[in-house]
Amino acid sequence: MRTAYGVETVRAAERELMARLPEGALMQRAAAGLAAACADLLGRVYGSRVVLLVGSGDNGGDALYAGARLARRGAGVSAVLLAPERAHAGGLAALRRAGGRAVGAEAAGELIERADLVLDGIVGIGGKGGLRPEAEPLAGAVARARAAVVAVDLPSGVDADTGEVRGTAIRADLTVTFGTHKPGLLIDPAREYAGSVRLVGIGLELPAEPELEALQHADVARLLPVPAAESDKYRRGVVGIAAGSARYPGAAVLAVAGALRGGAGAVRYVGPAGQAVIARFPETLVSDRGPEHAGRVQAWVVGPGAGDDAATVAEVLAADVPVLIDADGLRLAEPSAVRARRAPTLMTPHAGEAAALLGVERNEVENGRLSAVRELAARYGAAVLLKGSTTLVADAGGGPVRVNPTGTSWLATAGSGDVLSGLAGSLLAAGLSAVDAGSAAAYLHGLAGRFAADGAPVGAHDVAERIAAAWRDVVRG
Ligand SMILES: NC(=O)C1=CN([C@@H]2O[C@H](COP(=O)(O)OP(=O)(O)OC[C@H]3O[C@@H](n4cnc5c(N)ncnc54)[C@H](OP(=O)(O)O)[C@@H]3O)[C@@H](O)[C@H]2O)[C@@H](O)CC1
Ligand SMILES: [K+]
Repeated sequence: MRTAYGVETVRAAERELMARLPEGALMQRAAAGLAAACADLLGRVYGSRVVLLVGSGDNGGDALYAGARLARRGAGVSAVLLAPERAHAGGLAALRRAGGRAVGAEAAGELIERADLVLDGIVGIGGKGGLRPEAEPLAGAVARARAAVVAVDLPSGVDADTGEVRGTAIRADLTVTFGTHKPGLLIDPAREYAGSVRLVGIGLELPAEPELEALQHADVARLLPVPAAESDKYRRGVVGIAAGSARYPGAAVLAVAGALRGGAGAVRYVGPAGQAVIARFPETLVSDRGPEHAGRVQAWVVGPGAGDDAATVAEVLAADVPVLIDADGLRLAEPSAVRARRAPTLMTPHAGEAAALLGVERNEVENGRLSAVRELAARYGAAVLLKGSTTLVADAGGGPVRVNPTGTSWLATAGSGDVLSGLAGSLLAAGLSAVDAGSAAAYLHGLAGRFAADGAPVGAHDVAERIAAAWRDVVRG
């Protein structure tokens, strides 16, 4: 499991550790890891041209000490000081002793243009809001340069706790972060600014419960259901799909396609698209009666392509088994009926649907994904999976939010969400908790999307067909 901790937690752990260590020891650990990552990136340090962008805090201090280490190995190092009188004094002295030099911001443009490597030490976890006006031109110069860009701890200008980017921020090829990942490094839009991320341990002792966690292959492998020898289809779980309409039969077919690959023992379909479903997937148990009379079901998926069928949504919500609500179902579900449920509920909106549920603009959700998913989970008393560039899953009762690391932009294709809801519903029927079902499904779905796309556009059915390959990949490790 990869974890991320917020700024307040990092600060507390830092204070605790600093009290036990000689002054400056933590910064030296950070700078040593940073310099090593820069050296790896450069390949040959001797003779390379390195530019440090140095703000007024300890983030700039890290850059200066790392610059000193590179200068001692023969790099030509220039530090651009944004606030010369407030630059980290010890770091600056170390750089000068090592043969590096410091210049004012006016010299930055030309230096950056000729640099092999730029270190962004403008601001780290002490940053508030986007970059300040005096730092903005540097971001422009960095974006135009051919140099590799390494962000110190975080790309300057992104919000460490939420992943929000207000205004200009530095775009890095690599972010070297200290002690722990910060939530912003794993959540879009900030994640895109970070490039690849390298974690340098500095000995922080962090609490057991992180802010954010990202499942890895081994975590998902542990969650996936494995049928025992004596399992019959009912023990493996039956998932009910109440989806599709005369107008949108495809949503039903795709949700069933996802459900069939999710480990449930059987898939039961209820709704007006039965013929289309059975033609494509003859193994489906099709019923033309409502959910209540459809027979035994261990979890329901309701909503994909449901049009305006509010009665079916209400009927499913009244069932005392786990329910996944997606697409039209999100609009049709009575909030009070969702809150009143005792069995687990998983809601799976994309940003537009989440915005409608919260009564805000879509870009507010896209720019503040973490707070949006938490807010929805709290309001509905349900687990919420917020789809998108970085899919997030929050539990009804708070706790760490799961962030999916396998997403790919190729998944932004019509019907892909229907496949995901079928898959997650199937895992719910197999007995996973709402958060585990949602995050394991997002993981497999993302991986299947990558396998299917392999660098080219894909349709939702291609993704469904590669779920088995993703499952195998996860289980085989
Ligand atoms: N935690 C750890 O364990 C360790 C932490 N370490 C390092 O310390 C870093 C944190 O250092 P920090 O606390 O000094 O804050 P930092 O990020 O340098 O920024 C504060 C300065 O930036 C300014 N500023 C603010 N917003 C701005 C903006 N939008 N645009 C431009 N400027 C802005 C602000 O100015 P002021 O408001 O004072 O005018 C203030 O002077 C951390 O990220 C890591 O790199 C490692 O060395 C070792 C272990
Ligand atoms: K930075």
